[in-house]
Amino acid sequence: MTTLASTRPGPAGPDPDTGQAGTVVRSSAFLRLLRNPLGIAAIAVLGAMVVLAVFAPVIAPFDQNYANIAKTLAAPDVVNLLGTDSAGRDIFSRIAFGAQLTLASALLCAAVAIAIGLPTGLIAGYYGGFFDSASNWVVSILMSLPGLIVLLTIRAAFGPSVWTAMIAFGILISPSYFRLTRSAVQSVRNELYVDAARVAGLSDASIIGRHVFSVVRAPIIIQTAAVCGIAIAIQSGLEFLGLGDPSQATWGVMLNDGFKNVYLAPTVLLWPALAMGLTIGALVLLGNAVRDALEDTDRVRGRRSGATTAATTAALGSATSAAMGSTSGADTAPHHAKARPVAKAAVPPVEDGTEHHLVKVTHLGIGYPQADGSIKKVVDDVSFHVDRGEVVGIVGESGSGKSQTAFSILGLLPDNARVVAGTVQFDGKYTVAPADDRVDEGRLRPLRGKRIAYIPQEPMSNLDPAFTIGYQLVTPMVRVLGITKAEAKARALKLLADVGIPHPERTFAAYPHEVSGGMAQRVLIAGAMSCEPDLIIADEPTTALDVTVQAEVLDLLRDLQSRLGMGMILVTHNFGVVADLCDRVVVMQNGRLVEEGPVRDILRSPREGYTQMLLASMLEGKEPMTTLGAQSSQKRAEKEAVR
Ligand SMILES: Nc1ncnc2c1ncn2[C@@H]1O[C@H](COP(=O)(O)OP(=O)(O)OP(=O)(O)O)[C@@H](O)[C@H]1O
Repeated sequence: MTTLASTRPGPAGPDPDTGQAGTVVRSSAFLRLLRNPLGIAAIAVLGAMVVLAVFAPVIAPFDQNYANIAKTLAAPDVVNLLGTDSAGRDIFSRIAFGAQLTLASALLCAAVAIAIGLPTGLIAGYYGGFFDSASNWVVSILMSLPGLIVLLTIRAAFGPSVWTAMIAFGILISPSYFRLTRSAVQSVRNELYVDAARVAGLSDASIIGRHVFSVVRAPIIIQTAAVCGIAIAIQSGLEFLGLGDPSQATWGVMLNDGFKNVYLAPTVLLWPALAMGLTIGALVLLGNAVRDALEDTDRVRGRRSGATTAATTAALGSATSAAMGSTSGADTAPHHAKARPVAKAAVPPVEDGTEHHLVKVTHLGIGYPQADGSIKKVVDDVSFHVDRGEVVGIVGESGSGKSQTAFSILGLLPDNARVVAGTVQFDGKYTVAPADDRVDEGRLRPLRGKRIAYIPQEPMSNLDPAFTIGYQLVTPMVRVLGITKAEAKARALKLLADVGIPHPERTFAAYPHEVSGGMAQRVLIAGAMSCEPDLIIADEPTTALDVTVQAEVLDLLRDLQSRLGMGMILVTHNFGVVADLCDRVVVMQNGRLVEEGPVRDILRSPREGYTQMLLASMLEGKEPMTTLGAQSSQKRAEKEAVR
């Protein structure tokens, strides 16, 4: 069951800590379920059935197969509370023992279906590619099989075992879990917070386990309630047709006996039908109540609700349709050196004689294959470098290839992107080697979140709405830096204070929707700083923020960068930000490098017409750039003083 924090009234007015106005009331999904009368009724019925099944040997007055031939089809009395069947067996005892077998076999069916459908759906949805195509083929074949005929064939081949039948039915119904999981995963796999988790250094398994699995968890619970009900109905249907094992007391076998004697003793049919009807009805109601409880919760959670709610709503439907259809930082962070020896060994060295920079991009070309077989270049022959303690701005209009260049350093290019030329080196080692046609994820993974950090453009989209801010700061630190949770929490609180958050404890416990955009960006900056990286890549870090907050965030970045002596790549379309923060600037247009040099030189005397145009558009109606030059000198003097 998905549970959130207990009921917690939020601030009534604007929160001085979070900057967020309004009232936030959060209550647990489980409490919501308990407030729903139908939910309580369903839980009560199912609880009674489970108690009956578990304690059958104690509760039942007779053995399930004890027959009193002298008392067949007897009416209820004090000895046989629900009467006897055609063989003189006690109906109440058989209902109780039947509950054991019926419920356990339904759970077996759901377990088999989950064991097959959930992991395959997660992998197919997250990775796509060949596995996705192949598993879709298998699923289509499974769904096209006539379920009842398959079950009859299995019964003929393996005998009337209810277990075999339910394992087979579990396999037949597993496509419903596969499809549900796959579509839910596809809806979140391109979310920015999944990219952010990747950049923070989390492995694919951790990302799937935390950010992706949390989306499918609720629909899977709902689907399982529906599948159990369907399994009971199918199993009882087979037994009702006389295809069950008559030596085992199940509700289906009892239905069969009751039907044969319906005119002589109608109650013999009534009791197992009632037990079955109540159980299936309770499972359906429980599924609906869980969905309602989670939809309320999702409304509080915000953006994530789309994926979860859609998947949640799809859960019952897909289960039913499946059944119907067929059945280094050694210099700057010495205390991390121990935690990241692998990072250094994983990247191949560059050739001798190569000039050493923190980042060196050489004649880089990035392209995307087109339908006609050609490759469209979006980055073409771009070369620049970044040294420690230096801020390099990449500036250009929208679509000029700034982000693609930054992503090729981070290893965040889409799957279909191709490196068509050039290399990238990080701290003297290739991350894109001369022969590579893709950015090698394996070489970047040990560096991201340890030596290379990323500050994204849209702070809110880069935080997972399902987890608290504290959790999202602590988890990568525990995983990537190998420190304990307590150490990570202490460090997270200090980082939150360092980035200017007034009440770190409150923000640590808050969910992303409870903080303002400016606060969220500070949280992401804190996360990026947590590993004291050698290189920070900030992709338009202030674009999504309002003007006053932009200035604060830029101040913060400038302060942290000069204090920690990191290299920084700042992607921006704003020359004002470049003038304010950068030492050198790379100007890009249509994927090509137009001009590169010290900020002061480029601002004072831009050589290229495109740079002049960009500057002119920025300075329209404003003070001339002499102020910028002075500002830049002052910044440089401050930096020198710090060093
Ligand atoms: N997945 C993709 N497939 C094909 N082309 C792409 C893909 N991603 C980006 N591009 C193209 O690459 C070019 C450069 O995009 P990029 O995102 O680097 O621009 P940008 O300068 O960062 O712009 P913005 O400031 O708007 O983010 C654009 O023409 C874009 O259409």
